[in-house]
Amino acid sequence: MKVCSTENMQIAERELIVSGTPARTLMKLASSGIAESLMQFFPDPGLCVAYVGKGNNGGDALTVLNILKQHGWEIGFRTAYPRNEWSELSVRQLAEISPPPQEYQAPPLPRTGKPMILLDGLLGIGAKGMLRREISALCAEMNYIRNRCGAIRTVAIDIPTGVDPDTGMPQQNAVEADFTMCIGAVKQGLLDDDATLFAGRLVCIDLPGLHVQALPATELITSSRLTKFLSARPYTDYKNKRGHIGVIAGSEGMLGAARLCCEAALRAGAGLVTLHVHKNVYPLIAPSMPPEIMVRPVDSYADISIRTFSAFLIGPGIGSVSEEDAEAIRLILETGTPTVLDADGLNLAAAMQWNLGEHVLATPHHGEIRRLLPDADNYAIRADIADCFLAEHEAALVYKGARTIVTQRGKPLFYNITGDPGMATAGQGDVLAGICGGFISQGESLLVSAVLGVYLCGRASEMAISAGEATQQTLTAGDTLRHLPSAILSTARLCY
Ligand SMILES: NC(=O)C1=CN([C@@H]2O[C@H](COP(=O)(O)OP(=O)(O)OC[C@H]3O[C@@H](n4cnc5c(N)ncnc54)[C@H](O)[C@@H]3O)[C@@H](O)[C@H]2O)[C@@H](O)CC1
Repeated sequence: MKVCSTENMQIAERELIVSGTPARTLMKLASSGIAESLMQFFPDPGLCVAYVGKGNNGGDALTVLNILKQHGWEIGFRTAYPRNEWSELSVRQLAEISPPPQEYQAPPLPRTGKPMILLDGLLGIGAKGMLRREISALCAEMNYIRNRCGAIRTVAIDIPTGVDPDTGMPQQNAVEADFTMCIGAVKQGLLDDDATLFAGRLVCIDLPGLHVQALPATELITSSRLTKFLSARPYTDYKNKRGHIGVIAGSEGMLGAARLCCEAALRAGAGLVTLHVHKNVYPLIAPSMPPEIMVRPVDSYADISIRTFSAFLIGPGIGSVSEEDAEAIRLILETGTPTVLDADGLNLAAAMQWNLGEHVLATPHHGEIRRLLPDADNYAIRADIADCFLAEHEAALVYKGARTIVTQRGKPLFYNITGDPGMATAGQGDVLAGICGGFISQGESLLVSAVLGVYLCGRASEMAISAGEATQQTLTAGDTLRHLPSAILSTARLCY
């Protein structure tokens, strides 16, 4: 899916309508995608209350209600406007729902034991200027309800009301959505840092036949991009063709990081995984490792036989290392073997002021990238910090955060759409580094491995939550790893 300006989206929609696709058909297409994706994230039917504005954004919301009703959902709506002020399409969509949905004259109350969705159909890309009082009041109401009941989630259609689709600037009372179902293209403002809190998880709803002029150098990581990298393996496959990853991870007090990243590399499909640990921690770590992983005790990382491996993963939980170990890591980075450098490996690179070469995939979060780039404090915008990294280092970058950015010199900024705030917990970075390393060891490029890694980690986490096997509070990195098979399947099958 493309990223575009509001103006270009409106032009593309007009062209589609002029070329013979009625606006009503577009609304039906968009709404069936929205309803389908909503049921992907909320498989158990519950109560859905649409907040309906005057325009076609409200028409979308009503059409979604009609579909959800047919799948066992209880539906209702709330509006600030009499029907004679609604768009013609919206009036028609309401008339098609039989029996008509309940119209709430007061804020809706949650139903005991059921999930509840607030569907934001107040304003779409037809929004102009400051929110009018009646719309602003309904936005505030949605936020109030969502933030006071644990079972309620807000889903915005196209854009969260009150967020500027071009600049991403949120107005006072802008809707805080957990999901934004983006129709036809993602409006560029939603990728702005200011918009992330309000837009939440982006969901891409394609409109067939839409030709929109895209923003250059900005791409989204979606399942349709990734499915080809998850295709069936040749029947004659054998483990030595699937690569051998050498892992340097874990130290006293941080043994779990080694386990998580090694297991993740294995689960991403690496043929062989060898973990190298110092002899003092070997007896502690070896018995707890999955049996498929080889654990080699070393006196120093200089003992590692570099040529054995098709890829390296260096850093999770290694703590601060001796001069000899640092020199051994520097030598590995200089061999040209593709290497994921994560966590303490990045801190080491920052302390030693190493320049990271083109065969390195660096996976910093905000604190780590600031240590790597002393100038990062001069930039307030994550995209600019990513550009600053590329100016300093040839390495590929995974800049972790609520909207993880993946990039490399000469390539666009790829924004990940998957993930859940529950991922803000220990060990998630180890799992991500392991998955990236697992794909790299099999011969995928750094960039492809990185986009696969970030998308799959996000998807696995949200699947653990939508399956009811974790919540935002309870999700652990282990849950994410356990849901990796479902995430791979859903991505291969082009889920949202
Ligand atoms: N046009 C099409 O063919 C399609 C449109 N779709 C949906 O339609 C939306 C755009 O629809 P519209 O162009 O009707 O626009 P909106 O649904 O955004 O609403 C525009 C209406 O809101 C009012 N309004 C504008 N700014 C306001 C403000 N600051 N405070 C309060 N009220 C304000 C306007 O007076 C106008 O009546 C898209 O975002 C998308 O959800 C989709 O159904 C796909 C197809």
